[in-house]
Amino acid sequence: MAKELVAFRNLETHFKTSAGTVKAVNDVSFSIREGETLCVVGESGCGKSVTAMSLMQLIESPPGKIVGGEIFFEGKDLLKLSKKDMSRLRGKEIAMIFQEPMSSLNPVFTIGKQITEPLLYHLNMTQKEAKARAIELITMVGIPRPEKIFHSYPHELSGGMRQRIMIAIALSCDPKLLIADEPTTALDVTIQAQILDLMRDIKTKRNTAIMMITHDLGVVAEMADFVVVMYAGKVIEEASVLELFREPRHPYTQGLLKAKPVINQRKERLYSIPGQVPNPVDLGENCHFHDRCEFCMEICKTKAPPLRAHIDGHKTACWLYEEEGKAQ
Ligand SMILES: Nc1ncnc2c1ncn2[C@@H]1O[C@H](COP(=O)(O)OP(=O)(O)OP(=O)(O)O)[C@@H](O)[C@H]1O
Repeated sequence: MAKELVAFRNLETHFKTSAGTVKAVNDVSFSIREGETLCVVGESGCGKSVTAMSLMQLIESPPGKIVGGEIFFEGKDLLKLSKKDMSRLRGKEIAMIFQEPMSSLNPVFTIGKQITEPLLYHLNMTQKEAKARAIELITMVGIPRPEKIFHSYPHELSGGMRQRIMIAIALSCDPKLLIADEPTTALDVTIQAQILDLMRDIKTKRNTAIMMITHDLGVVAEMADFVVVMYAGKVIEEASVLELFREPRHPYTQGLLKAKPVINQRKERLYSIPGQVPNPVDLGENCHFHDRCEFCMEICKTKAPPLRAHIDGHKTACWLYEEEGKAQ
């Protein structure tokens, strides 16, 4: 089995708001291995992006703060690094691409300037070396006429091309981990498929680990080796992709899978999980899914279930699989 690259251990990231404390990430632990694609999946607001931003240490503070836990990268606790060491790591060892490439690209600089910047900063290349490498990177992400693109501005490119450029920038220093936060959500379906193909290709050729944030189970099925399901700031299930689709155990995961359309199966109405994600302010110490769960028991209303492996490598946080729950 590949070596562990990233480990979140009991991470807690909170936001202080006028309405109260939002425990956006509430005691989250999971690992990412070298060369693995791990998908973090869950409905909007469940804490996927805040987990990734905590790893990058880009949480806006105030109102946000990492109040507990550790985040290890190659055995080093990132939360103990100085600002300077962290900024050396960011963009070099760990890179990130976002949903909307236009908001990450600077409209006033050429594509060339933006691709060469990390090469000059992190790898101390000369301008000439950086340009040659940038042309290579633009070609690698499948854009024709790289010389012309090098001198273009972001607004001159299509959405799909801009996302390819973001991937080129993210890969410029050959990072060990690429974080992709909903990288295809803003793109149309054909372009989405091309970007996913490109990411799969990168993973195979460079052995880059990918932490992919998505709410789309189609993307999970296509991309993931391993899946972490989050709900209201907690990990409620984690398993290999095959295991998760074969035997989803948490009622929330089962609901997510039921909500996915399947080719060749006509349904009158697509299933949606009844109810809503709870108000994130001042959540209690119970199972946050209890009031949407058809199997809810008394214990679920008062006590949070532990996240535990009942089958090898497949963890679930649900009282249905615990002795205390079975007794009810
Ligand atoms: N700056 C902030 N101030 C207050 N609350 C915040 C802030 N940023 C995030 N949150 C809260 O943290 C929780 C988790 O948000 P997060 O963006 O991680 O969710 P997500 O699962 O990535 O959802 P999405 O798919 O919509 O991006 C949400 O309840 C959100 O409102």
